[in-house]
Amino acid sequence: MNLHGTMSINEMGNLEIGNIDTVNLAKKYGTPLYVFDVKNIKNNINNFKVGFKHPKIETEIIYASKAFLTIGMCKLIEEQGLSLDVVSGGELYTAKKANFPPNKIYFHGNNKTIEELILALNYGVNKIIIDNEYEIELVNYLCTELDQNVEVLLRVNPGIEAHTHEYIQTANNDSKFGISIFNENICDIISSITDSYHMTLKGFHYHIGSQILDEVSFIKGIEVMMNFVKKIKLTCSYETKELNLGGGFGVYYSKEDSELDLNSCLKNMLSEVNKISKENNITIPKLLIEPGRSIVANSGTTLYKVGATKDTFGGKSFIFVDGGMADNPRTALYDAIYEGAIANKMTNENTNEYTIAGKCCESGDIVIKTITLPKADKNDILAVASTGAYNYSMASNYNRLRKPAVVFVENGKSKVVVKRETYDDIIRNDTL
Ligand SMILES: Cc1ncc(COP(=O)(O)O)c(C=O)c1O
Ligand SMILES: N[C@@H](CCCC[NH3+])C(=O)O
Repeated sequence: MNLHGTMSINEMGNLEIGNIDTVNLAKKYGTPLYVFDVKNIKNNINNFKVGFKHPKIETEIIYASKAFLTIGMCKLIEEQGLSLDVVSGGELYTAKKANFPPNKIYFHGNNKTIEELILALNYGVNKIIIDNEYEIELVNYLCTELDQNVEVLLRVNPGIEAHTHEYIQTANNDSKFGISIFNENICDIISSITDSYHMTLKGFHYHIGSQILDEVSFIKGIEVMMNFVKKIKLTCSYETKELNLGGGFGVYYSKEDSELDLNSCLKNMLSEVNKISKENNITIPKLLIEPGRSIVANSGTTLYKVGATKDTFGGKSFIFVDGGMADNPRTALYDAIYEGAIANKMTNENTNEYTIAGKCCESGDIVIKTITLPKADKNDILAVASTGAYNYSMASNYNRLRKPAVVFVENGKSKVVVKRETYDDIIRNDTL
């Protein structure tokens, strides 16, 4: 297993994160347990701050909270000076409870409800990414009713197929997100925003997909979008002030992933915008990005306790853990590949090939399809790496399993940022 962030192996042969023995974390907080390496999150954020900087263009980094959000995470994001992208009333409410500054929140979503928009406007959110024509009407109506003004980015779809799993592509021509840049009525759509007294169209947003590991897709996105910016300047007389390039920066999950050189990717994206702007005599004063996964994925590790092991008649050796697809649905959903290790046997030789399965009543409840580990025994602590993004945020209560606790660790200290669900939490909304 690749050791990410502050991971290290101590003299007992146990895995440490943030200078804390993970075996002790499992004992103290129980399992399954999501452990977040705060120093690693801060480092990842800093890499974006360093890389996404340009002498001639203003830049802004917005954390895509769908990857992982809790009140504690909002506070960390605020403390680190990033803005926040929310996509639902629930994410927005979390931000509100954390007192996240509303003027640094960007509200996304392809079908925001009236209730969610009112929640946002009442909280003072004034940056909305509009997805479709109905939403233009709706936001205009609500802003008029509430006598509020908002800045707007129009989400457009550049029609690009990024090299990633088809479920997490977002910009092919049949994507549900945004308005196609090839839409014949694009000038009218733009005018319907610019004509509004309450909405100020700042520019456009696009996002080509998630877990993208080749820089080429990002550069291609910029070329297509800059061409669009130029076209609408000429045909619609609209000058783009802000361009939001989305997120999607891929991370290492396993040796199968060719790593994206983030710094070079960010620098090249900025210089591409600058170069095309110069060539075409256009100015884009501000660029924004909204990374999610690349800030948290490798900062999260899930700790499980090993229960039974089983050798099947067909020849497979299973390790059963006390969680599974309810806390990590990504293997079942996307064939995701994870690395793992036995946290209390880090220096033992990897001798046995296993499949890690969970405790859900479902054959597809697999966390890791194939992994070589030291011989596993009951009560071992299994660590699965890179579970920081889209694990806690996509966790379910399938089979009425309780969602695990989330713990932040840093410099030898740990704190619970989400308590483990209780059985009473599981039935809290049931009625007789
Ligand atoms: C609009 C938008 N922005 C940002 C993100 C964050 O993507 P990622 O977590 O891959 O950086 C997503 C998710 O794919 C998204 O849909
Ligand atoms: N949930 C996906 C990413 C979706 C990104 C959001 N648009 C994943 O786990 O990889």
